[in-house]
Amino acid sequence: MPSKTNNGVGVQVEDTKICVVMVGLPARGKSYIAQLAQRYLQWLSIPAATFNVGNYRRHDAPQPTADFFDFSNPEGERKRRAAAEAAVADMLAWFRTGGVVGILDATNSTKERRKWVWDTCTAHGIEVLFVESKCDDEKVIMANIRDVKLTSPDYRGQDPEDAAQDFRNRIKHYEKVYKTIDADHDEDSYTYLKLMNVGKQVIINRIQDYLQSRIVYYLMNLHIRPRSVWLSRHGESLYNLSGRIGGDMLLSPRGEQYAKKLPELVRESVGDDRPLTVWTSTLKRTIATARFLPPHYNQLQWKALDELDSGVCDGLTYQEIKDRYPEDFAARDEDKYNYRYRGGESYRDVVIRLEPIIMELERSEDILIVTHQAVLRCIYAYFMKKDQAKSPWMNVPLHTLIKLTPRAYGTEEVRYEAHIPAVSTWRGKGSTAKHENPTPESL
Ligand SMILES: O=P(O)(O)OC[C@H]1O[C@@](CO)(OP(=O)(O)O)[C@@H](O)[C@@H]1O
Repeated sequence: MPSKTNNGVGVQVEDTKICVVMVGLPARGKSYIAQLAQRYLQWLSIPAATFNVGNYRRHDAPQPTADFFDFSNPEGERKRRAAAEAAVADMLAWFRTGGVVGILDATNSTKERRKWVWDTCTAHGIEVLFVESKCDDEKVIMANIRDVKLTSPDYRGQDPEDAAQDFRNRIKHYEKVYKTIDADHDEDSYTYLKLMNVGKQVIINRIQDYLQSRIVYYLMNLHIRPRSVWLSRHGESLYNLSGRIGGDMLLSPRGEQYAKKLPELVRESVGDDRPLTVWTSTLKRTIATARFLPPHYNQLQWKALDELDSGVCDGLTYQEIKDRYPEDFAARDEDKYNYRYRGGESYRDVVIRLEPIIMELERSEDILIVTHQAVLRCIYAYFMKKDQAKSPWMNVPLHTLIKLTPRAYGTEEVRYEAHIPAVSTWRGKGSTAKHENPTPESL
């Protein structure tokens, strides 16, 4: 049985089980949306998994041509039905092991199929949330076809032009039977979210509970316009130099050099003509680091971006913490993600307070965030799908600008080093060294 935990969204989620059922024609970004929803939920420590019916179908029909998807082809129809049944059976088994949000990634394009999924799930006490992605933007559809054609195992080893043509034919078969979720008649009782051209228009029907509304709110904030997120720690601080944690110190002379160099690094990475919004924490070291950036960049300070609050340990070195609070020091090393400083925070707490930041980031265009080691680890873990237990041990060097660009199948990363020396603030398990070289696994 899953333990009683408050899973980040502030609710006891172990009694809730939701099947998010994707709906829509091929090449409408369903898998992309499914992948983002799963990433968001897992970041909040909510057990989530995606069941892609295409993967099940490939066991039986690895590289079918478009006529396999002709709904008047009985053999194709039978195999596709069997694949859906196998995916749903695995999903139900996964729910029994403590799963909370299962995402059924398939076209689910007919009313019959949706009714079958709804009946099956509700018979097992699982709530159903349909998420339909509609898209009439030819550019987006073409980009999706290109992505699918290039990356799908269905077309591996085939001529790209032939693959694209076959995929278009496959879409035509689906178009013949596809029915949008019908709000006026028999599907009115369903819980659903319809996304038109991801982010342009949404329709919501009968959202029932808090977790459903969190998922819907997240999906409503997504957009697919090209953009990047830049992350930087503040320049080296006086506390970084002396190996002290927390505090609200100003920059060291080398930290000042980084602040002066940052506009050049940003220009090199962003270019001159892209409008950029800069977010800092409310602490002096991030504000000082961002102060030489061009005045036409809008700057905003967020309390939510302040460094992890180390409570009674604020201002101490790791050696002092070990001397004064040996049990706490050991407990933190044992489970760094969950350990909460006396009178302060844990990494898990930081993730919870960062949720509005993530939501705002998803809605936004280009953003540069100047923040702190722990906060940056949490934001980075969201974009790069890092395991939460490992993320607090990641090395995030000072004086380095990180550019993250969301793509259809993951996030691309580029790092720009300022080549201004700084101490390392990374610390390995058990160590109390003031400055330590990161191990290769932490990089
Ligand atoms: O979780 P650990 O690894 O202790 O890292 C967080 C620490 O990083 C530090 C530097 O050691 O952050 P910061 O970037 O704000 O200087 C501390 O202030 C903070 O407590």
